[in-house]
Amino acid sequence: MIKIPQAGRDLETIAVIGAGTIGSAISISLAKAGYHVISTRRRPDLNAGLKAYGITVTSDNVQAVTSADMVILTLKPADLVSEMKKLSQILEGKIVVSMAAAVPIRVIRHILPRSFIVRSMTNIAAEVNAGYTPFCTLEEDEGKISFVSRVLGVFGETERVDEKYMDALTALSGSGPAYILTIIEAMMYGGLKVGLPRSIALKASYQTVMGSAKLLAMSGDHPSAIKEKVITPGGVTIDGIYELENGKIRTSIMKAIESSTLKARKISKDLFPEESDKN
Ligand SMILES: NC(=O)C1=CN([C@@H]2O[C@H](COP(=O)(O)OP(=O)(O)OC[C@H]3O[C@@H](n4cnc5c(N)ncnc54)[C@H](O)[C@@H]3O)[C@@H](O)[C@H]2O)C=CC1
Ligand SMILES: O=C(O)[C@@H]1CCC=N1
Repeated sequence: MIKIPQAGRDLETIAVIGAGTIGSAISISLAKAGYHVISTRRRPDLNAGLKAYGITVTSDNVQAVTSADMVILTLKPADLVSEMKKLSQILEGKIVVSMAAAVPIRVIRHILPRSFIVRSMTNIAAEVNAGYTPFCTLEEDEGKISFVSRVLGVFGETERVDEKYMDALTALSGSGPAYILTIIEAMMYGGLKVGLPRSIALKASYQTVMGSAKLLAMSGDHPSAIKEKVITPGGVTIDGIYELENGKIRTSIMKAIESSTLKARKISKDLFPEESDKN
């Protein structure tokens, strides 16, 4: 019987197994939201910073899982299977959320047949509650799904999707901050090139990206419709747009997301050839 905590979140314990980059980001976010967080990694001394948020940091996965209401796995795809095998008995009856790229639910379910399995993909903005965290599960249980949504909702927007979209979402929103930050960096360099002080160039760049995204989200308009409003006929913006089109920026970004999606599929195929044979 899987336990669904009914009490306040301060009584709920979340174990984050593999607190490297993303595991640390979500551990901090959960701790700030009032959850009791136990995070593990091979070398806890390398992540002592988490303790400042009241997070227990240990290398003992068994201890972390035993007391957890939900277990979030933020291990690399290749490490996930061996660790799940080791922990399979104590994961029985637990809600297990895998954040690993490219690992299908069927693989996890095969190893953990008596756990409630969720596959999810957050992004680094989860640390400041501004991520996008799609998840999928093959199980139907309103209570557990609502608990999962509540916890993943701490990371920002969340929604349930079909598993067939997960590799594409890994490439788009999981990897996405790396693409957007490359663009922000390029904007900042543009500012430096035309003589802006570094701090002003950086702030002007990220604030412009945040503002554009907020306007898009709040207006519900298509990006092109807002873009058209910025381009004053015969004005300044159109010359910049001309250069972007010349540099094939849209093709580059589309190709980046396509390549990243194909890489997720390749990782999956290399690690789990028997699964890809079934598709
Ligand atoms: N970096 C990101 O922005 C995102 C990463 N992910 C996924 O999260 C996973 C981890 O990615 P990163 O955080 O970037 O990698 P990472 O290498 O920074 O983190 C992995 C951590 O797992 C720890 N680890 C390895 N074996 C362990 C074990 N047996 N027990 C406890 N800890 C163990 C390592 O010490 C390391 O700290 C990957 O599957 C990736 O696809 C998902 C969303 C976003
Ligand atoms: O680069 C990666 O494989 C992971 C998945 C999404 C973000 N980082």
